[in-house]
Amino acid sequence: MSDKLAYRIDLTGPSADRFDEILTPAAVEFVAKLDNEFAGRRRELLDERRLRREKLASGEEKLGFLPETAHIRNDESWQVAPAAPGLEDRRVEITGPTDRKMTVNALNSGAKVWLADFEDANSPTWHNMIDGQLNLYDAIRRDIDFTGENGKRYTIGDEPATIVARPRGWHLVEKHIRIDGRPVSASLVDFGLFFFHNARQLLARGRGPYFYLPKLENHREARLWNDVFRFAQRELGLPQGAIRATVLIETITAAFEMDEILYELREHAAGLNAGRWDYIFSVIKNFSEHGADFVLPDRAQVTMTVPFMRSYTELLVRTCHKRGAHAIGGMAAFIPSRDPEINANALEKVRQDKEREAGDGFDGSWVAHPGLVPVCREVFDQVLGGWPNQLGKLREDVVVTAEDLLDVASAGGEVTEEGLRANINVGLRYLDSWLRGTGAAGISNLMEDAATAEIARCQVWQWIRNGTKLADGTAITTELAYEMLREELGRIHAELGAGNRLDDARDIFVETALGEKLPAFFTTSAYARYLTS
Ligand SMILES: CC(=O)SCCNC(=O)CCNC(=O)[C@H](O)C(C)(C)COP(=O)(O)OP(=O)(O)OC[C@H]1O[C@@H](n2cnc3c(N)ncnc32)[C@H](O)[C@@H]1OP(=O)(O)O
Ligand SMILES: O=CC(=O)O
Ligand SMILES: [Mg+2]
Repeated sequence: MSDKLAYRIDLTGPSADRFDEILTPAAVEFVAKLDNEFAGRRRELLDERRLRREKLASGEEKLGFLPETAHIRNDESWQVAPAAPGLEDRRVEITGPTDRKMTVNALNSGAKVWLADFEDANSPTWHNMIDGQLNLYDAIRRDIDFTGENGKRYTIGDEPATIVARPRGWHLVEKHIRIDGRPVSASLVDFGLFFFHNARQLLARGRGPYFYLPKLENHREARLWNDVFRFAQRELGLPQGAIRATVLIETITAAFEMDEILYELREHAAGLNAGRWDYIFSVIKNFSEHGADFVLPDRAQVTMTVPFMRSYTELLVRTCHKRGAHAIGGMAAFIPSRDPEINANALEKVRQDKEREAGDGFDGSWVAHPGLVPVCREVFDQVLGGWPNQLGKLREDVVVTAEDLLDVASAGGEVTEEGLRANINVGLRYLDSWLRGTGAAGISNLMEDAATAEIARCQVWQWIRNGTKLADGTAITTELAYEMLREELGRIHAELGAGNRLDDARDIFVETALGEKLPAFFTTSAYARYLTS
C-alpha cells in the first residue's frame, strides 16, 4: 500500500461505509510504525508469559512479591501524574461495547466515565473493530445523531461521560492488518487508530487520550505500554504525559506487582481497577493443576468478600492511594430486569457490592448498564460528601501478604450440579453470541462477557482434572461433562432456533474446556478460526 515504507502493509478486512475515514493511509502507517517499533518486544513478553505459566503450573516457580523491585515498593517518594481533566471524579464508570446506539447511551448515562470497550465486552470482528473506532471518532466530535429502528432519536447530551478506550490485550492479533504478511498486535491497532485520530481533538476539547489497559501480567508489560505512549506522543508532536492509563489488575501475577506497574507508567498512570472476573479466571488458569486447595467452588460462591478476593482489592486501594492514583472498583454481574422481583434483587446486590467498595476506599466503580448508574452514584455520593475521590483515605491499616493473595482455599464453598451445568450452559450461549458478533450478553439475568466465559470453561476443565466431587459425591469426569453438554445443547437449540452458531460454540467449548490441555485463552484460536475472513 505504501512505496515509501520499508515494509508492506496489507489490509484484508472487508470494507464498509466510511471505513476509509478510519483506515486512512496516514493512520495505518502510524499503526505500522508502532508495530515496527514494538512487535519484537511484545513477542518476547508473550514468550515469557508462556514460560512463566509453565513454571507456575509445574510448581517450579512460587508466586511472591519480587525481591529485585523491593526498592520501588519501599520508596515512599514517588507518585503518579496528577488526575487529568475529566478524570478527577470517577465515582461511576459505565462500560460497554462501542456500537453506535450504546455509544450514545453510555455517554448520556449520567456516569462520569465511559469505558469504550474493544476487549471483554467485544467480539473482535473486523466490522466491530472499525465501526467502533468510527463511532468513537464521531462521538468525540459530537457528530452522532440518528434514529433507531423503533423511532427513538439518539444524540449526545450536554454532559457526556469522559471517554476511556480499552484496547485489546497483548495476547491478541488483528489479522486484517498485516505488515510484511504478519498480523499486527491488536493492542497497537486499537490504541494506534484511536490515538492517531482523536488525541489532538480530545486535548483541544479539554479532555485527553485516555485508556484502560487490560490483562497485564507483570510490570514489564506496563513498561512496554509506557514506551508505546512515549513513542506515540512524540510521533504526533504531543506533550509527553498527555495520555492517561488505568491498568486493570486482573491477573494473579499482576497483583504482586501493583506498585511496579504504577511506577513504570507513573508519568501516564491514572489508577488501577479491580478486574475481578479476569482475576478469577487467572487464578483458575494458573493453579489449574495445583490440587484441591486451589479448586474454586461454583462461580456464584466466589464473591468479593471471600478472603483471598478481599485481600486483593484491599491491597489495590492501599497501593493506589499511597501513589496518588485512583482505585476503581469492579463489575457486579447483576443487570436490570423487566421482572420486578429479579430487578429489585439485582439492584440490592449491586448496592451491596458498591457499598463494600466505597467503604473500603475505592474512588468509584463500574456498572454494566445505564439502569445501574443511579445506585452506584448514590452509594459513592454518600461516602465522598463534597470530595471528588477518596485519595486521602490511605488505608495504612491494610497488611496483605503473599499467603493472603494465594489463599484460594479461603473461598470455601462447594461445587454443585447446578454450578457445573450453569458453566456449560453459559459457556455455550456466550460463545454463540460472540460468534454472531456480540461480545456482551445478558444470560439468566447476569452480564456475561469474554472474562466470565473464560471462567465458565476453565472451571469445567479444572474440576475434571482434579476429579472434583459434586455435593452428592459424584465425581466430575469428562464423560459427565459431555453428557451435560449434550443436554444443555438440546435445550439451548430449542430456545435459539435458526441462525444460531451452536455447532461452532460447541467445538470451541470442547476444545477449551474438555481437552487434554487448558488453552490460555479461548479468544485466540476462536478468533483465528471463526472471526477472520
Ligand atoms: C469483565 C468485564 O470486563 S465487565 C466490562 C465488560 N462488560 C460490559 O461492558 C457489559 C456491558 N453491558 C452490556 O453490554 C449490556 O448491558 C448487556 C448486554 C449486559 C444487556 O444489554 P441489553 O440486553 O441491551 O439490556 P437492556 O435491553 O436492558 O437495555 C436497555 C437500554 O440500555 C442500553 N444499554 C444497556 N447496557 C448498556 C451499556 N453498557 N452501555 C450503553 N447502553 C447500554 C441498551 O442499548 C438499551 O438501549 P435502548 O433503550 O436505547 O434500546
Ligand atoms: O475487565 C474486567 C474483569 O472483571 O475482567
Ligand atoms: Mg477483564
